[in-house]
Amino acid sequence: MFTWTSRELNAEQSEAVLLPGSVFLVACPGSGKTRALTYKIAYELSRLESDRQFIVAITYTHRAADEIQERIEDLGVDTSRLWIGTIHSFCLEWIIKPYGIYAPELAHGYRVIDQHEREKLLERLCAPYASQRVSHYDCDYFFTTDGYYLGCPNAGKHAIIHRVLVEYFRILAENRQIDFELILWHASQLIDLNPAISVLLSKLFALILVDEYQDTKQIQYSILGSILRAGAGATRLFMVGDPNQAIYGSLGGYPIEIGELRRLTEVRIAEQQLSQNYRSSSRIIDYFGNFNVYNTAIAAAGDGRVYPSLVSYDSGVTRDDLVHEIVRLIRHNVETLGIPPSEVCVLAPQWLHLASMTRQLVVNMPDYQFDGPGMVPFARDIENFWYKLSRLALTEPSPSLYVRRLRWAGEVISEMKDAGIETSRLSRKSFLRECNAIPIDEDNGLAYLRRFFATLFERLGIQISDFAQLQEHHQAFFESSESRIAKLEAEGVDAIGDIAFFRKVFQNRTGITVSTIHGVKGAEFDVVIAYALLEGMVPHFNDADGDTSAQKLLYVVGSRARKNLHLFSETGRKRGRYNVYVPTRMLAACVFNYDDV
Ligand SMILES: Nc1ncnc2c1ncn2[C@@H]1O[C@H](COP(=O)(O)OP(=O)(O)OP(=O)(O)O)[C@@H](O)[C@H]1O
Repeated sequence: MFTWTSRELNAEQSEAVLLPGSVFLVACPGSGKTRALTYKIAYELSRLESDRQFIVAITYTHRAADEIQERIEDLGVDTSRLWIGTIHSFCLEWIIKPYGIYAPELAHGYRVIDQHEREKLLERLCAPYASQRVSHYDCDYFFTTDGYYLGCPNAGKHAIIHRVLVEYFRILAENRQIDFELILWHASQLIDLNPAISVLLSKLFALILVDEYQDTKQIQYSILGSILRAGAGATRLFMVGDPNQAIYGSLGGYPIEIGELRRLTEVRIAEQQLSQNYRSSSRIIDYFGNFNVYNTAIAAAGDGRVYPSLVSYDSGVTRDDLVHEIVRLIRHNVETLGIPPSEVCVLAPQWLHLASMTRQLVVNMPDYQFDGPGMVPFARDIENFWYKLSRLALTEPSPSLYVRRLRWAGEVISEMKDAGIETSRLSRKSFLRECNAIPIDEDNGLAYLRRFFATLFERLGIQISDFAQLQEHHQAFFESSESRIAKLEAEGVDAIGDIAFFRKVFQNRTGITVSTIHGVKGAEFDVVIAYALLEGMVPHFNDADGDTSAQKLLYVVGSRARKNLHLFSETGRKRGRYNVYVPTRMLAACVFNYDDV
């Protein structure tokens, strides 16, 4: 049986892991919820009695799934009975692929389109409404079990947006395509109309774990609820998250309350807390505690709790001077305080500001490297076959990546099989060997990938054009990547098409991270510098409950920092023709003894 010491898990974490029934775990930032989740999976895998049952873990991102799976493997636990991935992958793998034949819209095949293709189509459909100022940005929507809802708070635009979406859904159906929201909708419909699916799944799943529950949507809770209800206690739930960090409200995410969860699942659920923060100094914790909406318990427990943190806030700097201030702070932290550049993170609420800031930082600090995790130059639709293969094309063989690449090779082979290719003579290892043996001298990222794919298939003796699905994915992958690069170039990001940029996507961070606030979910840095903390951006003008939403964003920003935190509400950013943005109200109202740096 899998065990651990008190050095690995504290008493709160151990208790939550050992509880035999279902658990709802509310965890403060930096309290090791990922660690608790990882150990829970390892513990339950080691106790699994039937070899026909699975442990299912739902994570917010694919990267989180990879990391957790690897940590469990490092703990020496067999993961063959573990399924781990995002809710969308879960719905595809366990509901849509096996039961899609029962949905007329899916029965004849379908292709999942990525965010970028969705945006492109909506952009086209919105074009006739430019004079009414409706753009694809207004067209965010999400499904609940009742149908779709619009994200746009401006009711005056709703009639047009509905018209655009009707056309959007029609075009998708005609082309047998589904987007990410439709994955959830179809899965939910299939489960609703065919109760046997939930019964079957509940027999297969001993335990369902959910990470970051605070950003889960009603339709997702409902899908999981159906399976748990069908299991009548035989399938257990382990749900972890932090309601204070719920920052996807405009897309329908919300932190469910324990009472609602119990009603929905009809199972007994124990409520537990993690309150020891191992990440930040006491001063940082005191600071972000000002934005604690749910009054959750939080105590400094890490070795760095006594660190003499700097917490600064500048609402006087002008927009033009901002970059110099940020450069000064980066240099102070790195060159005076000795913090490694890879431990510095620069945050802003929107990509729009980050592209130009990154450019300016690169010019002002040629001696530093910058990593923009959001600047992915190729289509990252995880359901696209060629994306899956690009992960092998863009990573080098190395001992540290071996397990991960072997898993990726397995996924690619299984997709090839699904597409109708004879794969019996291919093993994961032989496939990796084929990939590793391809020499290509090419600087342009997309040209590199095209040649890599063509060479590999030639070596395998497979004609891509013989397989309609692969062909369609191939076209979608390259079209989408080309327009993504064109868009980033138009925003002024240089060299985005170079192979080096492509490879960076899969490398560990080495330079200073530049990211949106939403993009650093779950991450931690010694130093966090955030700007554009302005009403209308933080909170976003689309956010329904503005002040609460701002508090949660500020809570996320503050709680990423271990040591130092620097905040800016710069002046002089134009809002419309006559106005300027003003500081985020909740930040301006916060009384704190800030440091002069
Ligand atoms: N029992 C423990 N003892 C010492 N350090 C721990 C313990 N549990 C977790 N940590 C450390 O605390 C840090 C935060 O952990 P983790 O990233 O899992 O937190 P989290 O709860 O997911 O945070 P957030 O919700 O803010 O993203 C990590 O560096 C982790 O190694």
